[in-house]
Order: sequence, then C-alpha cells, then structure tokens
Amino acid sequence: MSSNTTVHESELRQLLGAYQDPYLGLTLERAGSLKTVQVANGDAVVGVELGFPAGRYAFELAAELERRARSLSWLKQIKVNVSSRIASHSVQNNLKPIQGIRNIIVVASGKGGVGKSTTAANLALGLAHDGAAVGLLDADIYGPSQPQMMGLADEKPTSPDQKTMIAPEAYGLKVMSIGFLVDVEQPMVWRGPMVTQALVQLLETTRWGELDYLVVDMPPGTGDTQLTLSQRVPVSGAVIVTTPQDIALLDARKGLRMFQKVAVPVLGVVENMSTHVCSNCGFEEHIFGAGGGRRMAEQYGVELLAELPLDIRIREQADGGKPTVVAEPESKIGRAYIDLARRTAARLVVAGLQPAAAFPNISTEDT
Ligand SMILES: Nc1ncnc2c1ncn2[C@@H]1O[C@H](COP(=O)(O)OP(=O)(O)OP(=O)(O)O)[C@@H](O)[C@H]1O
Repeated sequence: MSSNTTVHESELRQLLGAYQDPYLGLTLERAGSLKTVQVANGDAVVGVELGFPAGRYAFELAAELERRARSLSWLKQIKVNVSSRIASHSVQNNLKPIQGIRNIIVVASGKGGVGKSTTAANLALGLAHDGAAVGLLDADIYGPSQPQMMGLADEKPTSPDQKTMIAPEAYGLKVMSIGFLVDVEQPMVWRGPMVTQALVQLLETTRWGELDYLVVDMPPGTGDTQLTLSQRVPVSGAVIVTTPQDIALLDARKGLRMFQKVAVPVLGVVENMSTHVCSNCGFEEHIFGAGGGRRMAEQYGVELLAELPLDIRIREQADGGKPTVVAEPESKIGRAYIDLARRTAARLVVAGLQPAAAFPNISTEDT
C-alpha cells in the first residue's frame, strides 16, 4: 500500500467518523459504526454498520457521507454501503435472555388510556418497516387491544404439540395476546401473582422464532403487577408513554422510578396527544400547553423519543385493525412513528455503549 493511500484512508476515516448520527446522538467513530475504509487510486469504498434497523435512512446516510467525502480533493469516486446488525443487549443481571429473542422492549405508562397500546403497535410496526424481525406481546391483561388493532380479532393461536403456541401473524409481525385466550368482555379478576405467571407463561410458550425485537405492551400503571413483570421478564429497555396531563400530574415519573428500581434502562419517553389536530381544518394546537414532555425529559435526563398529536386518524386506523405505520407510512404521523422506532432502537445501542446514560436522573426519595 502506498503511503498516499494510507494517508487518504485515514483522512477519509477521520472525515466520515466525525459525522454525528442524528439517531444515536454520537459520531460514527464513537459508535464504532465505521467498519471499513478502503482507498485505491483515489477510489474509495466505505462500509458503515448501524446497530439499529435503518430502512430508508441507510440510503440517506450513505448519500450524505458520499457528499461529505467529495470535499476531499484527491477523491475520484466513492461508494458508501450502510448495513444494520442488531445485537442482543444486556438484561437485568439475574435473568437469562429468552433464546432467539435479541431484545425485549417494554412499553409502559403511568396510568391507563394514554395511548400505550397504540404506541406499542406502531413502534413494533415501525421497527419491522425498517427491516427488523419483530414480535408483539400484548400483556395488557386489563384491556388487551392488540388483536383488534392488528386486525387479528378473529384469530387464535394454535398449539399442534399442546406445549407451545404458534402466534397469529399480521403485517409480518408475530402477535401474541392474552386477549386471544380469555374473553375480553369479562373483567379480569386475577390477582397480581396470577397475572404475572400467565404473562410469563405466554412469553415463554410462544414460538417466537428469531426476533430482533419483541415489543411488550405492558398493563397500564406502576403497581405490583407491573413491577413484578419488569423483574421477571428479561428486558433490554423500556419506553414510557405519557400525555401532557400525565406529565403535569407526575404519573409518568412513577414509570421512570419503577424501571430504575428494577435496573431496566429507560430508552425514553413518548408524549402522546401532545397537540390536537382539528379534523375539519387540520389546525394543530397545544391544548394542554407546550413542551411538557421535553421539560420532563430534560429534568430526568431521559430522551424525548417522540411527540405525537391527538389525531382522529390515529384512532380510526388503530381501531380499524391497520395502525398508521401500515395504513399511511408516508404521512407525517406515519413518519413520526417510524422515527420513534429508529430512535428507540438507537437508544438501545447507546445504552449498550454508555450504560449510565439510560438511567433516569431521579432520586429514590422522589415519589
Ligand atoms: N395520538 C392519538 N390520537 C388519537 N387517538 C389516539 C391516540 N393515541 C391513542 N388514541 C386512541 O385512544 C384510545 C386509547 O388508546 P390505547 O388503547 O392505545 O391506550 P392505552 O394507554 O393502551 O389504554 P389502556 O390503558 O386502556 O390499555 C384508543 O381508542 C386509541 O385509538
């Protein structure tokens, strides 16, 4: 290799390595994503490997890096190849990961009705949209809504061997729900330990196959059931869904505290129904005040993963069995959900690189 080539390679590596990835919030160098840089006679080939599913962003990133590289006077041609490799991230240290499932992401809320299930469905679909193998476990025992939302209300799991269950599939996702097995019209009268046991069994007896991510729609709230579940399920990270009122009433903070207690990294917060979009004129308004989610995220040192509007289409599409990411992936809201998925997966990567960054800055004395 000529010394010129070595100099060119290190110049190119330095230039591209300094690129700040918007999802990771880190440079490619710091994230360890710049895998190969080869230069021969002024022609360069670069390999970038992201730790999260990137979908179209892979092409956008490649184009951006190629554009930056063209500032180098010696460069004749460049080809940047961006790929994704999703690693298994660590789980609470007393638990064993479930074979075949690389990462379990739980979606939780401080209280009911904040849009946790809708967010979980669109997050799972967003990850799949970007190319990941994804499963969705509806653990919302008090109101299992994933069968309806995923258009699987008339489906049931099958169990040819009477020991394991084959989950129904929708939009490329394996979906398992307590709602497939119990009558959703009947109020659940199970006590905490029964709930946890049933859900752990559901998780362990489903044939998930190889999954990059299993998204778990948790029961709403932060009581004993949720706490035990967070201790029993080997979780890589948690997403907390809130509304502006939830933030004002500090319900969301209970969620942060619960995951801190069980040493599960909080990947971030989603502020749902943060604005209202008028179905007549499309006007978007902060009816509950602006910036609550951002302020809370800053205060507790967690990421604000998304701010989603209160929009009738989100409800209609979810209730109609076709959540926004599949109904309208190119719409503003569809793109916001896909962005949420990328951001969440990227936070897992960062949590692996900088473990302390994923723990909320909340004192245990706080209630
Ligand atoms: N951003 C939104 N815009 C409009 N409607 C929404 C939005 N998010 C959720 N909804 C609707 O609000 C209702 C409650 O949402 P969802 O079931 O997701 O909440 P949840 O927090 O999971 O509730 P639960 O605690 O009862 O399980 C649903 O009808 C859903 O379609």
